Amino acid sequence: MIEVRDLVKRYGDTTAVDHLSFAVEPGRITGFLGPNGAGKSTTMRLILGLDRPSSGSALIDGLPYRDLRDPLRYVGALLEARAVHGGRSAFNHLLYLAQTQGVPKRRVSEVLELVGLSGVAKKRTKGFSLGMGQRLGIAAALLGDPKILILDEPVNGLDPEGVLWVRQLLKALAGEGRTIFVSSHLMNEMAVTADHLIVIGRGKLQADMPVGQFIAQFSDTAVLVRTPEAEALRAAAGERGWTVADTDLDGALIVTGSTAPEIGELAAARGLVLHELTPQRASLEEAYMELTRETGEFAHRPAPAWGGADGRA
Ligand SMILES: Nc1ncnc2c1ncn2[C@@H]1O[C@H](COP(=O)(O)OP(=O)(O)OP(=O)(O)O)[C@@H](O)[C@H]1O
Repeated sequence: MIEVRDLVKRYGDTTAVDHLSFAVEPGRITGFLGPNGAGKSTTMRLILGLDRPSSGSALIDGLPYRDLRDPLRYVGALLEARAVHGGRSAFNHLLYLAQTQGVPKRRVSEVLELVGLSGVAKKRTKGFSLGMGQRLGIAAALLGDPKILILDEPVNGLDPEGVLWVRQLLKALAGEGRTIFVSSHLMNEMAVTADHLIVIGRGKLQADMPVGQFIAQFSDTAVLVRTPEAEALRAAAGERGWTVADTDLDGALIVTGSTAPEIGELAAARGLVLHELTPQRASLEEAYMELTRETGEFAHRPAPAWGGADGRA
């Protein structure tokens, strides 16, 4: 388990991490979301002991990273800035890492197989695509067979097949009881990958909850209603303080501020006929945009600046 307690990191006048507290539990995928500059990479670096906190602590199973007995076999990490010696082959790169970590040589072939790079194991990494580089980085993180994985934007630059592959790999690793902590700009990807979400904005905790609860809590519930008595329904909803909007969907209405059962009960009480009553599932992306609209360092930028469905920030 990873425990972050009242963590603060200042760089001069900038507070990159601002009294952050959360826990990352084993056996599930915890997504780490936040707009550009929110402090995700800094938090991950602090957990990994690559930077010193200004105050507070980041503990792994109760210990700071530097006090772990066998840290590289305990925690595997993929950070955004990867240093791969371009002249080396994928195999030799991993072999070098394995040797410095006391990991047996056979594990190199195993992780290459696991990430689908066996066929190019002898090729120099200089010629690798971004996606292949990401796979190699994930292979390196898995070398020590760690029980905790910390991955900063692992699907950045991957094609849809690669994104799906990472998702399946992370689910399998979490299913084995490992602790998976993964940052991403891909909100919709997190919706189908993560079990739990930690959302930060300007270094502060915004949300720490299961994905489903996040969507329910941070998005307006909207219900699509079809009725031949639109005006009567509009008036009744108005009395309750609900908002009714027209759509271009063949006379259907969208009611917000209420739920489908409440609207159904109101219609029954007033004797109004309904032809359709359909809750609209808000996407994680909408919920996330709603929550972080005010807190992003670049909140004034249009939404695509945070990365769209194609994964490019
Ligand atoms: N070494 C550093 N020196 C000075 N400021 C820094 C340093 N590292 C990070 N920052 C600042 O701290 C803040 C948080 O940055 P961080 O990279 O942790 O955010 P992030 O959420 O990972 O963003 P992104 O999604 O863009 O990678 C930013 O304002 C950044 O400019």
